[in-house]
Amino acid sequence: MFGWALLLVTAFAVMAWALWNTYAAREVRFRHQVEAGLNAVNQLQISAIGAWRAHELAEAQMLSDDETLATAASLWLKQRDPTHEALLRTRLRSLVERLQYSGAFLVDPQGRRLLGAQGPTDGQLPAVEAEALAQVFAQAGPVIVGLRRSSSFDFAYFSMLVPLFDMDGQSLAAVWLVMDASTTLYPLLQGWPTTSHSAESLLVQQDEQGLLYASPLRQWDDAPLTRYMATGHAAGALSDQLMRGVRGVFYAHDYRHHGVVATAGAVPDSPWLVVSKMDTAEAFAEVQQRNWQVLGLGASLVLLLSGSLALLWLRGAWQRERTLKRDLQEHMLWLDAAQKAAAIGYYAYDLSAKTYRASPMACEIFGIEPGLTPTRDQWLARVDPRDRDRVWEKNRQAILTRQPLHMQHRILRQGDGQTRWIEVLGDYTEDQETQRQRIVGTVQDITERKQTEEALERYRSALEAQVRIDPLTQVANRLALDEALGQEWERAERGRTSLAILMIDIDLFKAYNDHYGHLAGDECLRRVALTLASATGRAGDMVARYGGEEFAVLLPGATDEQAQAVGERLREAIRELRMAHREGMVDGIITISVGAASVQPLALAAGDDAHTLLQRAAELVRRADTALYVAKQAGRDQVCVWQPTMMHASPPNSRH
Ligand SMILES: Nc1nc2c(ncn2[C@@H]2O[C@H](COP(=O)(O)OP(=O)(O)OP(=O)(O)O)[C@@H](O)[C@H]2O)c(=O)[nH]1
Repeated sequence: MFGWALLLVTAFAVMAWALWNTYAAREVRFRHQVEAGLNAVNQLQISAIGAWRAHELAEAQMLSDDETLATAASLWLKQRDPTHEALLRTRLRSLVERLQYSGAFLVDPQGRRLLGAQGPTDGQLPAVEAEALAQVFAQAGPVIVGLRRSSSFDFAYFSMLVPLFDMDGQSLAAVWLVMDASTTLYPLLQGWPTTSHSAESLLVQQDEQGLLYASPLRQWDDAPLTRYMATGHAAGALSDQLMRGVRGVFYAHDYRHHGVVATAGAVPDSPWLVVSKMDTAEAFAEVQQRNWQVLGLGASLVLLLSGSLALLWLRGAWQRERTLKRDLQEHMLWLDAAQKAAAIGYYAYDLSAKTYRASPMACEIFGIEPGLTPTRDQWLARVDPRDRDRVWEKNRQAILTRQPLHMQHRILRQGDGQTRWIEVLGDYTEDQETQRQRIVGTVQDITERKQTEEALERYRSALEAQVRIDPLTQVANRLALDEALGQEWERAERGRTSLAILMIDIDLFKAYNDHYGHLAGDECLRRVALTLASATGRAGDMVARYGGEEFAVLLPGATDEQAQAVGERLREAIRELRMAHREGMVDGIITISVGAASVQPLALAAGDDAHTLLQRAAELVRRADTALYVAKQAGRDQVCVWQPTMMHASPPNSRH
């Protein structure tokens, strides 16, 4: 995408550069056209004014050379007669009427006004004209004075002084001709070959006081007038530039503070400048318009460029988004598949809304419709009533302590009503921005795992039991007896009760085996064991096969007397079986001999600290075994209770 963007930017840059160059060249050309046009108008007006001046001066010179006029003036000045006065007045009137002067007067060389078209007059020439009078006689030719305004006339004017000489060439008098500028000079400035609204020409005259506008100004109401230009106002002001001697084409601000393009040129043999000007806004309106067009085009180019770049970026972003979406969909599929395979769903519990959001797998585990947001109560309603209080308490604790949640419980699956085991894990989270508090975690159906665990537990218990049961007789074996003896000994110590044990041996069993065979011997052992177990009966009593044809019966809480009584009962029970034993000593039936011993474990322990518990328990068995030995010695089929006197009567192969 970066390559495309670079290509686009380069293409647009080249286009913009070409466009700008074309536009700049056209602008320069147009500027030259405007300036050349303005210059041409200025030159035309200057030459028109120059021609007009020359014409006026030539007319005046002819008047100066008019001998008839000079003679009449000479005679009237000497005689002051009416004839010559009438002649002179007619001539002055004809000057006013024919040559359209506003006034014509005869003045003497000292500047006194002597005669007008209406008759004799008096008064002095205005100061400026009086000053110019000396020059007029000195150069013996007419002079144009001013363009100005004075109290003498109510219009802007300029005047011509025309010298008259007598026959001897002596200064005789002068004719003062006054011309209204608005009817003579100004029309020459007003002819413009364009329809421009802002184009105008000014006659400007420089004197000691500064620059004087000497032409009507469009924007000012009191035109025609003469007015000194304000100078020094602003850099680039038109008057400042003229004062500094700028001529030709230049750009400035005029008296209205408008930007203007101007050209200034001097009228030959005069103090006058002609300034032609035009508002730049109007002159370059077309260029300005083109400026806007170029700007608009530039802006369009920029917009197009940014639009293209944005499109490129959007395309990239769209592609990235599409890839992300595809990846996300794939990951969701994988996640769903993983959830299904592991039977794990996830959930989020919103603490403030008290609602659950669950993944499809979590919904499936609970048997609820996907997409629903069950409330806490609806969620709890799915929990097996047996576990509901525990689940509620665990949840409450997790929220209170913000500790991770971990529990296993049963649910009643909606739909099929099955009881399922689930494992719930959860962590407390709080969104930093929204302050939203949630418990987010997983829920897994562990029913099968639980069933397997339970089966294993049963199997383990069975095995455990198996290890402690004698396989032939199905009563407890020696291991189970030893464990029970240890436990009961402790209990007796704690409860300060007594404990008794019976050691039982089948009489002359070897002979039985020899006579009836080993298998019959096994059957005999089974029947004896079953009978002993049935006859003991009291909870806590334990019948165990001690080894070979010997059995032991543990009697918790029994004293010597009680042990003897139980022993007797057992002996009777075996006799009542009436199992034939041809080689038996008594009645030809199976009988047993019983040795009994009981003890108060505390009493036994006192003064015997050196012995361990097991050693002390073994002592009890040993005593019972001794009593059994005594019973055998005494003729068998009897019960003997251990007495201290038996201390030295130990059986030949003591097993303890
Ligand atoms: N059939 C069978 N016989 C066993 C089993 N265990 C031990 N015996 C036998 O039991 C007999 C025990 O004999 P002895 O200990 O000599 O004593 P007795 O013959 O019973 O004579 P007294 O004990 O003195 O009355 C032996 O012959 C053993 O082989 C068993 O599991 N099955």
